[in-house]
Amino acid sequence: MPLPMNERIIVNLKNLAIEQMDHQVLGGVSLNITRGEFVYLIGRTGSGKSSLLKTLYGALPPGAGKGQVAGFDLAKLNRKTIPLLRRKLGIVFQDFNLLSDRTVEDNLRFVLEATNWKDEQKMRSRMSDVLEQVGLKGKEQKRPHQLSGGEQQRVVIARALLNKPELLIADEPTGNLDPETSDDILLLLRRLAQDNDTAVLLATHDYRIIENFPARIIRCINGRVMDDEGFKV
Ligand SMILES: Nc1ncnc2c1ncn2[C@@H]1O[C@H](COP(=O)(O)OP(=O)(O)OP(=O)(O)O)[C@@H](O)[C@H]1O
Repeated sequence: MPLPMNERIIVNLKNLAIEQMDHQVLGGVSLNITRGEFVYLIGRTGSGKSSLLKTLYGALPPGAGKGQVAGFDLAKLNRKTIPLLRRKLGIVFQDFNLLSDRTVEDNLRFVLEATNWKDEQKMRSRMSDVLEQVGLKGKEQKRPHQLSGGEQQRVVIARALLNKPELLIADEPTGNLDPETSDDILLLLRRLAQDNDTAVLLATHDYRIIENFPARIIRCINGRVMDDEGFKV
């Protein structure tokens, strides 16, 4: 049964300030993102994209205003609740951040063990599911250096999917990839958003992928966040 609309809202910011070391990077940010929605976050270097994303995953405390992500109040996050919030999120960066001395399977296992999975059977089945979703079945025993850049990014996406995130946050996920591989990754993320009802918030400088895969766009500009039509969100 579909969730009622208010339960589908995964990011809910009201007049929130985004700060770095007491310096305001973005002010008055009001933003709603719902489950299954695909949203681009754009803006020039230094405009505040990464700071906004970091605030959403609890790596940067917010300033004044209100903000909720996956039901967690950002102003009240603490050492105990941050890991609980992170379990509802998948995070994908430009540099793949894989453990280079471990196989694909062990990179995934590392996250499952860190998030308290215990049952070997269930772990195996979940790893197999996510590798299937990203098209990497058969690569379980490869190490990162034996994979292409696109394949490594797929492992990172598979890793981000392990705990069935409600929101996938991707900071320049195609930054190190050639155009064709970037398109493949975008296609994959678009499909995952649809199939898993996961919201995707993707920060990028890559206007080519936005043209190829149009979706809602929000923009950091002059200390504000604006929507597609140029209105403050
Ligand atoms: N760790 C930090 N400490 C203090 N100030 C920071 C820190 N990280 C970023 N800033 C400042 O916050 C502002 C926004 O930076 P941010 O990294 O969010 O921008 P961005 O839009 O993600 O840029 P890019 O596209 O280059 O990644 C910049 O003025 C930057 O200098």
